[in-house]
Amino acid sequence: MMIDEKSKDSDNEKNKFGEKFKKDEAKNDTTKSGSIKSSVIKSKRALENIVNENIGYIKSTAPNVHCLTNVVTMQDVANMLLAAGGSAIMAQDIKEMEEITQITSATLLNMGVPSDEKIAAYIAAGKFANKLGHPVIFDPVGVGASNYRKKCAKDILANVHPDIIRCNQEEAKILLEFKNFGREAKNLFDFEKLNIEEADFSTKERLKSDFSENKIGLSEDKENIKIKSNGVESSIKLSEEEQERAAMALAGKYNTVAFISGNIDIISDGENVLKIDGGDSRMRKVSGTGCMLSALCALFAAGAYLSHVSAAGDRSKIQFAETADNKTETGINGSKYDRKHGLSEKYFYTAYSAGKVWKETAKNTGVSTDIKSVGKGTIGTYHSLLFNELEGIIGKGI
Ligand SMILES: Nc1ncnc2c1ncn2[C@@H]1O[C@H](COP(=O)(O)OP(=O)(O)OP(=O)(O)O)[C@@H](O)[C@H]1O
Ligand SMILES: Cc1ncsc1CCO
Repeated sequence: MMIDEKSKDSDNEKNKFGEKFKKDEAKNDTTKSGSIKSSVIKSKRALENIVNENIGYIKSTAPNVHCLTNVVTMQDVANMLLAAGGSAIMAQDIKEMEEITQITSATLLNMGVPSDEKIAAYIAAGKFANKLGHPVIFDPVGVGASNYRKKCAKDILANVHPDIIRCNQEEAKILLEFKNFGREAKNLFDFEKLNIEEADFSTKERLKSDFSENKIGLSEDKENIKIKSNGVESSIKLSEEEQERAAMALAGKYNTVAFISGNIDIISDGENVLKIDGGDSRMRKVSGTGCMLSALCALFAAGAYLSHVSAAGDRSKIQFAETADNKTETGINGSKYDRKHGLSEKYFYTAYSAGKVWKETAKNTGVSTDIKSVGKGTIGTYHSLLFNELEGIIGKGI
């Protein structure tokens, strides 16, 4: 069940998400903030329509996702993408990065089992995907587990702009602690523009004071604070409020969409926040549910990207190519990342859609595995049935 869902439509033309969504928004949204350009989505139905619209994009485009990922969960990721109506190609040698990126529509950089050669390939693929305008999804698996992983993540973030960072709570904390990365802290928030209801705990005032007191975790000296990493699973459990702040800060810092998973998933583009609760806690007992979620984020982003390109025609592709150098040059440390095609706004909703579909999949799998007799022995069945449920949800929508 959705517990708190907001969005800001900052520019009527640029930020719209299709006629259907606009109509639903108008029908259901009775709450307007002070600014004419801002609106708050309260309606569960409007968000369901967005998810179903995105599912439709996957069905009509059947995207192929370039997955640079780990050997532990590769097969699950490939099967999950097939069940969801897309497909995967997995590669890891730098020699084929450009060709494979060219024939696919999204690039997933999952850092689960890193090596120097692989990270070099990740950077080559990510840079080329940025250049083509394909969405790039970064999953910094286990980044807190070793200094080597931190270096790998920094190398990737210094060279590649991820459109979505999907991570668990510990991983988010580590990325927030990187020094001299992302935008300058002072550019993180334009508090006056935040579109947040007073009734919500995320008031502008509170964020302002947290920010000035540096509770958000971006002060320069914080990189030395050590948390005892749990490896690929999160060792920390943030409060909902902390998780929300971390998502906003992470998105702001890396000029991206941040998706921080947990018993509640929180997605932010730095200004707006969407949350998804529910699912099933057994997701934690299946290795790779986070890897699969990141791949699903890539699939949904690819569907929206392909629909955008086909709607805009070849001219749009040319525009992507023309702006590509600008994108790559400014990279993640620049604040000039080109958002003018409106795709970054779409990726906020595609990330939400992926998370929502995955939570629904988890919940339905729980129901179909006879919850009353669930003991430790049933986890294998739960794992294998995830794909059935996902296929069903993609088939009929949510
Ligand atoms: N306690 C929970 N209750 C319900 N769902 C959960 C819970 N914890 C995690 N999830 C779900 O499990 C999935 C993976 O999230 P998690 O935070 O465990 O990612 P991760 O650590 O990157 O996973 P992995 O390393 O196993 O691939 C998400 O869909 C998330 O919503
Ligand atoms: C267990 C494990 N180790 C590296 S990647 C991975 C899969 C879950 O992220």
